[in-house]
Amino acid sequence: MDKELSSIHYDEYLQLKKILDAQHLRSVGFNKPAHDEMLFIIVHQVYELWFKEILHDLGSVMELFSEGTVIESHIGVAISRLDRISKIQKILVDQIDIIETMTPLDFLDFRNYLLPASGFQSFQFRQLEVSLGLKRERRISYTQCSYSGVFSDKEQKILDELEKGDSMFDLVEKWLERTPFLQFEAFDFVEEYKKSVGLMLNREEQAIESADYISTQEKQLRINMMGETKTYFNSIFDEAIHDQKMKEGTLKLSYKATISALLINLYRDEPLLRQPFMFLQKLVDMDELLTTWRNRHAQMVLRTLGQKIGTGGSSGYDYLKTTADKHRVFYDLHNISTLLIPRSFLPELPKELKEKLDFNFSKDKS
Ligand code: HEM
Ligand SMILES: N[C@@H](CC(=O)c1ccccc1NC=O)C(=O)O
Repeated sequence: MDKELSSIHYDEYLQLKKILDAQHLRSVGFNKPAHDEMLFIIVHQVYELWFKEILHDLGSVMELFSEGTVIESHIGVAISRLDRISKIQKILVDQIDIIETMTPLDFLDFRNYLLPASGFQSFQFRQLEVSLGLKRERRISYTQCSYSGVFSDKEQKILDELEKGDSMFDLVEKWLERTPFLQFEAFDFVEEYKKSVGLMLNREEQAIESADYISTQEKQLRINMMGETKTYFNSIFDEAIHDQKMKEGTLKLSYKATISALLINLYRDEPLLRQPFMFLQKLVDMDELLTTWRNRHAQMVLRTLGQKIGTGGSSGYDYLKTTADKHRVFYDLHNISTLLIPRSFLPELPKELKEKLDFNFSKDKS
C-alpha cells in the first residue's frame, strides 16, 4: 500500500538548517575576519551543488547507453538531459564573473588560512572528468603523485571503479560503432565519400591555379598546403593509418565510430539522422563549455594570483591553462568538421536507403 501523504515545511524539505549553517569562515576562526571569504565559500558550495546535478543527469544518460542497444526514444531523453547540463555549465562559466568581484588583495586577506586545500580536492569535479572519459595517462601531472592521492581510500576506490567502467566516451563510441547504413547493399559510404572528396580537392586546386591576384609562388605554396589536408583525409580512407594515429595518441575515437559520426554529420538533414546528430552536437557543446570554464578559471587565477604557485601544489596558471587544451575528451567529434564537404558534393544516397532514413509520413499511401 502507498505511504499516507504527510505535510512538510519549506525549511525542512530543503534542509536549510544544514545548508545555511555551512559557511564557517576560517578568517573569523583566526580572529581576522575577511569580508570576502563568505563569497568565496558560497560560490564554491553553489558549484558543488551544480556538479551534483550534472553528475545526476550525466549518470542517467550513461545508464540509457549502457545496454547493448539504445532504445530510439531514449536518444531524445539523452539530448534533453545533455542540453540541461550545458545550460548549467553556462551558469558555471558566468559565476566566474562573481568570484572576480573579489580583488587579489582581498583574497590574500584569507588565502593563507586555506592551505593546502584547493580545487584538486573537488571529488565531484574529478568524478565528472572520469565519467566523461578523461584517462589517467592523459592527465597533465603536477606532482609525482596520482591525481587521486588527495582523496580518502573510499573515494579513491570509487574513482578507480569509474575509470575501469565504460565512460560516456566509451558508450558513445560503442553506440556509433553500431550505426547501420555504412554499407547498404551496393552503396559503400566510405568509397562514395572518397570519390566526392577527390572531386572537391581537385576543384579547389583548380580554383587556386586559375585565381587572379595570387603570385605563382604563392599558388604553389597553397597547393602544397592542400597536400597536408589530403594527408588528413587519408586517415579516414585507410583504417590502418587511423589505427596508427590511435596508437600514437593523436586520435582516440575508433575508425568505425569516426566513420559513423561522419555519416551522421554529413546526412544530418535525413529525418532519422537528425536526433543522432543533435546528440553528437550536445556532447560537443558539453566538451566546449568545460573547456571554456577551464580557460575562464585559468584567466581568473592569473588575475588573482599572477604566477604564484597554487595551494594545491601546482604551478597555478600555467598548469590550468594546459588542462584546457589537453583534458578535452570529445576532441575527435569536434574534428569531424575537418572532414565535412559541401552539400553539393555529397554522394547521393540510393532511393531505398533514403526512404529508410525518412519518417515517411507524407508519402502517398495510395
Ligand atoms: C579566487 C578564486 C580561485 C582561485 C585563486 C583558484 C585557484 C586555483 C589554482 C591555483 C588551482 C590549481 C591547484 C593548485 O595548485 O592550487 C585551482 C584548481 C582548481 N580549481 Fe580553483 N581557484 C579559484 C576558484 C575556484 C572555483 C570557484 C572553483 C569551483 C569549483 C574552482 C575549482 C577548481 C578545480 C576543479 C581545480 C582543479 C582543476 C584541474 O586540476 O584541472 N576554483 N584553482
Ligand atoms: N588553489 C587556490 C586556493 C583555492 O582556490 C581554493 C582553496 C580552498 C578551497 C577551494 C579553492 N578553490 C579552488 O581552487 C590558491 O592557490 O589560492
